[in-house]
Amino acid sequence: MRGSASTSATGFYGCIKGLFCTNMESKLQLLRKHVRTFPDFPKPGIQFRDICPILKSPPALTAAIDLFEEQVRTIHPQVDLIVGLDARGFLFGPLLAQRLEIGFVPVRKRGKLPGTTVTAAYDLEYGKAELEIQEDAVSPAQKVVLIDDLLATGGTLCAACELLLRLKAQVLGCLVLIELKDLRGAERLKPHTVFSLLQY
Ligand SMILES: O=P(O)(O)OC[C@H]1O[C@H](OP(=O)(O)OP(=O)(O)O)[C@H](O)[C@@H]1O
Ligand SMILES: Nc1ncnc2[nH]cnc12
Repeated sequence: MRGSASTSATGFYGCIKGLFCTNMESKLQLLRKHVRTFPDFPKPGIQFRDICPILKSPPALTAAIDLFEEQVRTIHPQVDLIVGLDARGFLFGPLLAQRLEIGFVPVRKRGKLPGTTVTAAYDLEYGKAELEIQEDAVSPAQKVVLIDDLLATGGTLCAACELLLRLKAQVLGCLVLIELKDLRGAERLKPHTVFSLLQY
């Protein structure tokens, strides 16, 4: 209704929603522009999605943290901890935790963490490994959201969720920048929910 002084409630909220979506879309587009694909790395047949250009671009990195922040706020109003996965989950996790003003806990590859740890083994898209968390890093019933750069087969995030469940944490969901849909990692992670910013 061009020129009208009155705006209906639906029109007003529709407009706000439109602005929000446009903003979200532009952030997603910016992120997508900063992901490079390398065929046959580190093995023949793997299309490697490289997130390094996001780290090199302050606007793209800010867009990623903005979108993760929005996602966490829709998951639960009071998340206690962000849990990041070794190694690329460490690039986004501490920034997100700082933005949310909550703590960050690392899940590391085996043998890197001092003190008493809990360990879980898993298979990768290209290999095998073990993950560990410090036993006292998370208290029972604490509400946690996990973060990693990428979901492929889901083996890594499954192992991390298993560690958190062994510490009796409440896993509210998993965030990833990139989800490789064909590998069906999200199905493997059920009943845990995966929230991905970009899908390939
Ligand atoms: O869903 P999945 O099949 O488990 O694969 C995803 C995982 O693989 C990559 O990490 P990688 O183990 O290569 O280690 P890095 O982060 O140390 O490079 C990626 O950063 C995820 O953590
Ligand atoms: N295709 C892929 N690209 C980047 N990181 C990965 N981790 C596992 N699969 C990957």
